[in-house]
Amino acid sequence: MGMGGAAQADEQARKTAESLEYLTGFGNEHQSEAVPGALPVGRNSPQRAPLGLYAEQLSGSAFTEPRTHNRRSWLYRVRPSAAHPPFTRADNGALRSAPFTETVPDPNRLRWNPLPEPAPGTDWLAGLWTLGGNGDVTQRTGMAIHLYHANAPMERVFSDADGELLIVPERGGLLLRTELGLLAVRPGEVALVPRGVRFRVQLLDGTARGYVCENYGQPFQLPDLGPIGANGLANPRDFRAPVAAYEDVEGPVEVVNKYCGNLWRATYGHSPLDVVAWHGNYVPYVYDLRTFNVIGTISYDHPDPSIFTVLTSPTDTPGLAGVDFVVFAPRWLVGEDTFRPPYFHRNVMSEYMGLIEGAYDAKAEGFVPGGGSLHNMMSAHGPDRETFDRASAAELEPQKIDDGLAFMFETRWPLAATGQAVDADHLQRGYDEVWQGLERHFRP
Ligand SMILES: O=C(O)Cc1cc(O)ccc1O
Ligand SMILES: [Fe+2]
Repeated sequence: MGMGGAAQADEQARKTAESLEYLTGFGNEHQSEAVPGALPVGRNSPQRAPLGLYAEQLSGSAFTEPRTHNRRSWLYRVRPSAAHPPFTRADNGALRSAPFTETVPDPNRLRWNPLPEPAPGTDWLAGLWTLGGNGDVTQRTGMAIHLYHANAPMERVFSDADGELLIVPERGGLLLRTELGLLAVRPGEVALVPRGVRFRVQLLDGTARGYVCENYGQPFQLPDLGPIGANGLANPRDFRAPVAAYEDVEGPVEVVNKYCGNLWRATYGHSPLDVVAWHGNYVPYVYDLRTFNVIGTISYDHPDPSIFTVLTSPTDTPGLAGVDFVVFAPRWLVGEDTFRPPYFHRNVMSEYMGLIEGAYDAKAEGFVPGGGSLHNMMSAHGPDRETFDRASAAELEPQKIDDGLAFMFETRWPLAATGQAVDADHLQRGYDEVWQGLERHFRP
């Protein structure tokens, strides 16, 4: 596709994104049909599915998992997914997968600037660049951190058998055309695409940049609220799922499948985004981080950032997340006699942080939108010197933090960076210096 064609595709994607309808609610049993009568009534698998469609179940959990964790959707499609030619290996590009063995986990604090400009014609999939991760794709444990920088619409279709994708745009909106329908996701919003769901990404603003957490483990769920009560943090009704929409395309379509760490490709004779109706609870979502109900202290001390958890991927050990997705959203700080920014700390969990816009209250400079920091297991970090000095002397009036949107992928296992991440020109050299000059104030 020439540049004119790409611009036209963006324009068409923008128009489509403006008028999307959604279903609401996280974890609900949703149902939707793009053509009236396409959804069977009273059974999942009638002898002949309506309108000549094929019925197919997509299982995101084992058949036998407890009902609270059981996720599946029934898809009614023009052709069954089974109707495809053999996959052959494709170039992995800058995508890497667990186990991450190119480097050893590093106790040093690391920080990156944003990804450089991609070559012209880089679609979202080609624009993915892996920073690091942990776990093992074949064990379905752990996670990978990717960044993307793209400037062309995807014509091919992608699915990730290795994990669920949490997409965090930082610059430029995306239109996700998924098997279950269309989602628009803009900076400040996040999208969640379940493992194995096929989709392609069009660009709403010509170029796009952002972050992806590829979660190999249990699907993200809303955290329990404990004493917070029945409401708060990310409210289930703010998650939006698509309505059914299908492509009726006969002709060659390239389909790329990420499978146990490698990309595989096949040329289908039709678009596999051909689901005319569906029902179930295994669905993609979009969520606006600005709707997060932020809870914090109204007395003293800086609470732990677990109160900012949007979504959590639990492991077999209660309380130990494979990955938590945490957002630092606009909020009031009112703590009395309190050092208000994030405290100095060492954490058994490993923390990757990114910035969607503005600034972050623990770092006066150097942590920039599109960049990221990695504070691995037990590595000492916290406010930089400038932030420490300012916050120690600040007048403690109620203060609104509304100039930034930062997030964290926090995981129970140490993260190993990829070779390309530690060799990158955009790795900041000398990050340690932000904690230099924290002077001795001890006066016994
Ligand atoms: O390191 C960070 O900035 C993330 C973080 C924020 C916070 O408010 C408390 C602890 C923590 O790890
Ligand atoms: Fe931290």
